[in-house]
Amino acid sequence: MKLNAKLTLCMLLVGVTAAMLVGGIAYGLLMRDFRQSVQDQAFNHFQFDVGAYLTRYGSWERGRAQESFHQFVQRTRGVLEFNAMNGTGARPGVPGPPQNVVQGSVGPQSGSASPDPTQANINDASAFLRGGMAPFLFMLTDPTGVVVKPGPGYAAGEQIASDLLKQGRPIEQGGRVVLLAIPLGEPNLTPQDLSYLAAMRRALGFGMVGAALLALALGLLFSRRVCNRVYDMTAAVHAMRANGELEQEVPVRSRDEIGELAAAFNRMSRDLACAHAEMREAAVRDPLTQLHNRRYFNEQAALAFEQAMRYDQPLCVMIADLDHFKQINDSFSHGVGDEVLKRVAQLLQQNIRKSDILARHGGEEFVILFPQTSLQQAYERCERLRRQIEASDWQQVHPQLRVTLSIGLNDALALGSIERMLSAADEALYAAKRAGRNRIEPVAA
Ligand SMILES: Nc1nc2c(ncn2[C@@H]2O[C@H](COP(=O)(O)OP(=O)(O)OP(=O)(O)O)[C@@H](O)[C@H]2O)c(=O)[nH]1
Repeated sequence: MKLNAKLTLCMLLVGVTAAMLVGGIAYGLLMRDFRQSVQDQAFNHFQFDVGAYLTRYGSWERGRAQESFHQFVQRTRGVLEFNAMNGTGARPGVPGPPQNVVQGSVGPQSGSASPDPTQANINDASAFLRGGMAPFLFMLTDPTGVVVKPGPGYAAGEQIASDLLKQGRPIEQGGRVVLLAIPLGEPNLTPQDLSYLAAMRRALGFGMVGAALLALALGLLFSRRVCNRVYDMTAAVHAMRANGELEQEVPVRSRDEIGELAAAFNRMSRDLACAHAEMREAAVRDPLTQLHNRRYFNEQAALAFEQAMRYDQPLCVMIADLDHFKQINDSFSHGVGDEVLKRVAQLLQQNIRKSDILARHGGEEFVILFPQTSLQQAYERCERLRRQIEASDWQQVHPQLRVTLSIGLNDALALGSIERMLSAADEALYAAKRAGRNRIEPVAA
């Protein structure tokens, strides 16, 4: 799999996971708070109705002997609904006590001694209208946990478990706790509640899809940015290998690790190109005289020969050999011999044109290629070189030192190759040696 696909996928996975996690937690918290809110409001109404019942009848037992709590609530419901419908109206989604289970308020028939809580709670009553559904079911116990008003699974007079008792919410009368309301089961949600929760779920779903799309877009953007920088370096490496262009420069677009890598790559590329150039130079240089060596000369001479043939231009090759060099070594030391080689190289280098190609051919032999030069012109140049070397102040090196050289010259392009021209020049050189040395022997075409 490609790097950009991996990075995009990674970002997408992280984005989707984060969105699901955050969305899930948000939905869980929302549901928890919503249920708690339903239960709290249901308890408020229930507490009010129980309070009214107790106020009406004095105690739960006396009340049950007269009228059940259920009937009490149902009897008072008509008044509450009437008042609510002519009052503030129903509030969708706001929990309230049920019509037909346990919550309610005291009606007008509740006796002259008691206050009329219905009148005092018209606004509360409006909240009771939840489509005939109980918002929440409560069981009642006395403060010690003995069931007074039973609920599913619990009979009157039964002692409830201590962990359930801990959930009990106190109902007070006259400043003391008279009963505990124990919440049972899940809240009943109205269609408005359910549609509200469905809308929340939809909103969270859209949020998650949006987050996933954003993560995908960011993933694509991010992976493109990262990969483009990696591609730059890959392309540079390919160019180094394919074209041998070791000096490559990739843009350093940032200061992060990839930017550092790009900068390090550029440094490495420069160092490599430099080292390679030095190596190449060392491979074609003679370490003693610093002249080019025979390998370099052969390459360049072959090219010059091709060019001369193609454009029908003159070309001369010269080969020179120091006279009695063995004697110089033997008489004055190899150090003196080396010094002579270096000075001759310098003299030759300083007295030819830039376009001429000079090299140490080996031992005490030097070669020069004279492009676009006639035999006559080359002869004159060689003669000047011969004289300059002979006339040089060799006493500086050793008091008895005398240095001369013999030269063979050839311009015969017709020989067909630079190698043949060189061997012809070599033959001319030996002719010059045989003829007494310190002279030039030209071989005419
Ligand atoms: N000092 C020194 N001597 C070298 C070097 N390369 C070759 N020589 C010596 O050059 C000498 C060449 O001697 P020969 O080939 O006999 O030629 P010659 O003595 O110059 O005699 P002719 O060419 O006939 O004039 C040998 O003694 C080599 O050891 C070098 O790099 N340094």
